[in-house]
Parts: sequence; C-alpha cells; structure tokens
Amino acid sequence: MNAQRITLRVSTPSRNYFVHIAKGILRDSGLLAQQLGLEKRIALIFDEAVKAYATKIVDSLKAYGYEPKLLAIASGEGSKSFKTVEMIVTALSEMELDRKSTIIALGGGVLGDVAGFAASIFLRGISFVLVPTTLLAMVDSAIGGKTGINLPQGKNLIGSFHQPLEVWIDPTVLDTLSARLISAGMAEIIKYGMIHDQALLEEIEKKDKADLLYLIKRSVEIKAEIVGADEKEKTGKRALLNFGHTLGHALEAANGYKDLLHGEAVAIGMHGACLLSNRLLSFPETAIERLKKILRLYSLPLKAQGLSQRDILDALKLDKKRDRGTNAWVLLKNIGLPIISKEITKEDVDWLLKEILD
Ligand SMILES: NC(=O)c1ccc[n+]([C@@H]2O[C@H](COP(=O)([O-])OP(=O)(O)OC[C@H]3O[C@@H](n4cnc5c(N)ncnc54)[C@H](O)[C@@H]3O)[C@@H](O)[C@H]2O)c1
Ligand SMILES: O=C(O)C(=O)C[C@@H](O)[C@H](O)[C@H](O)COP(=O)(O)O
Ligand SMILES: [Zn+2]
Repeated sequence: MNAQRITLRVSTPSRNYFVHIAKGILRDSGLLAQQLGLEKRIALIFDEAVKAYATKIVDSLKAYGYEPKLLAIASGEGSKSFKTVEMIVTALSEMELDRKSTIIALGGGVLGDVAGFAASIFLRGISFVLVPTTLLAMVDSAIGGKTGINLPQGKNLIGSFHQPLEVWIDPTVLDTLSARLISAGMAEIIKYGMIHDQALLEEIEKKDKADLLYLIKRSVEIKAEIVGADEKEKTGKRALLNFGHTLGHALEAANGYKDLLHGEAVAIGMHGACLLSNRLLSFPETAIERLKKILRLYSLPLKAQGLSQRDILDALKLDKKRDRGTNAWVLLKNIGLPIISKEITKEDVDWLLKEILD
C-alpha cells in the first residue's frame, strides 16, 4: 500500500465516500476493491486511449481474486451519447452483472460521465468507482456525482446524480496527457480560484513552479465542500461551480462538440462572465486583467473564433438552468465573491457575444 496517500472525504446526503490520491495507486486497485468489500463481478469500463492503465488495474484486481470484464469506449466528447449508453448497458447485461456488481470507470470526464450515467440506470442503479485519468476529471468531474450525456441541442441535457463508491486518483497517469489537456484541466482549477480561493489562484500563477499535488488536493477539497453543502443544486451554492459554464456550454454545443475542449470553452466562458460582471457589477478591470494573464499563462483561449452568434443563442435557450426564459449567469462582484444573476438582458448577451466572438 502506498505510504504517501492523501485521503479526502466527500459527505453528501446520498453517500459519504473517500477520494484517495497517491502516485501509483492503480497498482493497489485489488486491495482497494477488497477493502471496499466489492463482489467478485466487476466491469472495468475504460477510455480506449488509457488501455495501458486498464491493464495495471486488471493485474492488481486479479491478484486479489477478481475477474474483471472489460469494455473499451471510444475517446472523445462524441461518446457522451445515448448510443454509448445503450452499448454499455447491453454489454453489462451480457456480462450478467447484478445489483451487487460494481463498475470501475477509468478515463477522463467523458468516460466518467457516460459510464456513471449507465451505472445510475442499469438495474435502476449499481455502484461505481471512478478512476480519473485527466487533470480535469481528477479535480472536477470525478467529484460530486453529476453524470450525463449531451444532446445535439445542448450539453449534459440528460443525466442523473449518482455518487461514486470511491475515487482513486493516480497523478502519474498525467505523464501521458498532452499539454493542451493539462491546460483544459487547469481551467476548472482557475475556476475554483476565481470563485472561492485567492491562495489557490496565487499557486496557479506560479505556472511551472506550481505544486500539482496541491492543486489537485485543494480542488477536490473545494468541490467536496460545495457539493457537500448542496448536493443536488437546490440552494444555489453548487450552481456557483457553473462559473464560465453558461457561455462555455453554449459554445461547445454551437461547435458541435468538436475542436473546442470543455476546459477551453470554460476559459472563454470565465472571461465572458468577468466582462459581464464588469459591465453590470463593477467587477474591477484589474481582476479581468489578472484572469486574462492567467489564461494566457496556460495557453487557454479568451475568445471564440468562427462560431455563429445564432447557434450560441439557440444553445443558450436550451440551457438546463434556464428559468422562465432567463439564463442563470454566475457573475463576480470581485474575485471570491460570486453571485447568480438571472437579470441578464438580451442586450447584455448581444454585447457579450460581440466581445467574445470578435
Ligand atoms: N460530471 C461533472 O461534474 C463534470 C465536471 C467537469 C467536466 N465534466 C465533463 O467532462 C468532460 C471533459 O473531460 P476531459 O477534459 O477529461 O475530456 P475527455 O474525457 O474527453 O479526455 C480528454 C482526452 O484525453 C484522453 N486521455 C484521458 N486520459 C489520458 C491520459 N492519462 N493520457 C493520455 N490521454 C488521456 C482521452 O482519450 C481524450 O481524448 C466534458 O464532457 C465535461 O462536460 C463533467
Ligand atoms: O459539478 C458541478 O456542479 C459543476 O458545475 C462542475 C462543472 O465543471 C461541470 O462542467 C458540470 O458538468 C456542469 O454541470 P451542469 O449541471 O451545468 O451540466
Ligand atoms: Zn466544467
């Protein structure tokens, strides 16, 4: 067992669970499964790009008497679809999984979201363990139990809340992740800094000297705190995690879920939300400049190119947080002081899109 393990707890009304962070923890999968009391029948669903990590998990599970069945899923946002869900649940049936069986989901946010959704509906819900392999999934999507798929009309329009049994984070898998995908994960960490934690923002500003383990740990802590306070987005606290996402999700949909990564869309969305915050809430110019500098530091985009204003407006109309015809925007009074505004007018949005599509 890895000595340098950090263990954090996520406490929600549905389930309390641990997030283990340790270099090389994949090699302990068998022991962790045994400690969780998992039944022998396990399905390991993995993103086809991380087959080598799936093999490590399989070897460790086998050493503890497990006989995992494997299912590879195509990489990419396109896999967050009904087609993939149908494929997964059909395979689970053919594997003869029952209600006591467990899914281990290995991959980035896409794999976790779609496998988690399948876990939440198969036999009306079976357990799953998340093993995130991208920075974004480690710091965000693996925590909090949101699962889902996209519709052509909009992001994450189908989904469920289904908390994992446990989350196993092995930071060494990031060695094979591209610089672009590390930056996409950084976008969600920057989000936590902007809405919640000045000290985290200062660590982020160190760029290459930033302590990656601290960034992961602090992000998981912040997300766990927010999700613990408002698991199912009832009070507005969890909705603050949507900073940058109202515009970001619309950009992803308008782009047909191609080319633009989720983290990149969120980066543009945060820039846009800060511009709106300045226009409507006197969010300081200096804070906008600070965010722009951070986004540039990580080669993240500030603006969207080549997208149609009409497509973005259409996607905004289908945002699931829309309330009586008005989108909910997370704006900032200042860094660390987020609010939810449902008062954004059509003129404000037209102005913003002109700024962002420029
Ligand atoms: N459920 C939530 O709370 C939540 C939170 C944030 C984002 N999301 C969702 O997460 C998705 C984005 O996640 P993502 O950025 O992880 O994208 P992703 O899952 O598409 O992974 C990005 C790419 O990295 C590859 N990859 C994964 N791990 C790798 C590794 N270790 N080495 C090399 N390549 C690797 C994948 O094959 C893929 O091509 C979006 O759909 C977004 O909506 C969900
Ligand atoms: O977990 C949350 O809550 C978040 O808002 C985290 C976001 O980073 C994430 O992209 C999430 O999937 C967005 O949720 P949605 O409800 O707006 O689809
Ligand atoms: Zn996100």
